[in-house]
Amino acid sequence: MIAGTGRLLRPRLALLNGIAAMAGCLLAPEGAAMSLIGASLAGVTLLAAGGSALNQVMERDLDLLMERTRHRPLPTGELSPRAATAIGGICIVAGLVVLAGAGGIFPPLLGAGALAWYLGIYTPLKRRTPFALLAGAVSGAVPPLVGWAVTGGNLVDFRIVLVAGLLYLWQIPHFWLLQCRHAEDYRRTGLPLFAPGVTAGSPVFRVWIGAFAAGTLLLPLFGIIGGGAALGFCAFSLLLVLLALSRADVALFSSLNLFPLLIVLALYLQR
Ligand code: HEM
Ligand SMILES: CC(C)=CCC/C(C)=C/CC/C(C)=C/COP(=O)(O)OP(=O)(O)O
Repeated sequence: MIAGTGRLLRPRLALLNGIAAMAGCLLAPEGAAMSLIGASLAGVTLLAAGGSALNQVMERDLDLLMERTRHRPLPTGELSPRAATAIGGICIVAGLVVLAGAGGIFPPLLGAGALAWYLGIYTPLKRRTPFALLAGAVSGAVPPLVGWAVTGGNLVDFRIVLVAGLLYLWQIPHFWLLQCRHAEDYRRTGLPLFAPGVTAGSPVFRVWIGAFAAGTLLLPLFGIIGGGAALGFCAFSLLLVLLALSRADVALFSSLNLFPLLIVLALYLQR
């Protein structure tokens, strides 16, 4: 039951969404109390975990078809759809309460909207159109907005728009690399895939990584990330481009996954 619940909630994916929310908190110009940072981390992690659980309830038929997902607790029968829905619901309610306690009504509204988009738009669209990915990335770009909203920040501030925009850009190659790794799996499901033939060596992939790497340089350029961290970001951008050019897909996927963590570290160290 415990192991099944772990696979249902996808803690690594949920936690990285929580870390992305921390970035939004740490971006606040007047700084943020550790209690707000912790609440953003916990609240969004709980929401993302709950979203993963409900997504797996909705996709249990597809998960049964893929080697990557057939060991999840619903295809294996470890958890019933009712139990998984209850676990997901509890996580979501807990996440909303944590965010409301820290930042009032707006952060949980943002988080609930992102979840509604993920479960109500992205998940059903996955079966119908290859462009679902472009829709899904909207929900994945919201976590920093939630952290920013917890500090009372105005969402039209260019700093948070840049960070959320970079997270949007980041998700496409993040998924393309997974799509390459699990190509046979996805073919078996018959899901319409966004640019299915794209590999790390494809021109469009390299252009996308180049655009993302160039976009990350705007963080030091606009003084959002300064000092030694700025140099670190420039090195990270160069690393992504070099890994893409050398077709080091596994290293590129792991490096890409560091992006939200690097932003949080850079912002935390310059507090
Ligand atoms: C359109 C948006 C996204 C799509 C389609 C997507 C897709 C995926 C898929 C299919 C996996 C493999 C999961 C598994 O096999 O259990 C995955 C893993 C992961 N994703 Fe994403 N993801 C998206 C957005 C995000 C966001 C916004 C974050 C965090 C900020 C994130 C962080 C991760 C992490 C940390 C993993 C786990 C990698 C591992 O366990 O090795 N993803 N993603
Ligand atoms: C503020 C907040 C909570 C925002 C929502 C963050 C969130 C849940 C992002 C989801 C990212 C995503 C599309 C994951 C893959 O789902 P998938 O169904 O493609 O993955 P799968 O094939 O492994 O099931």
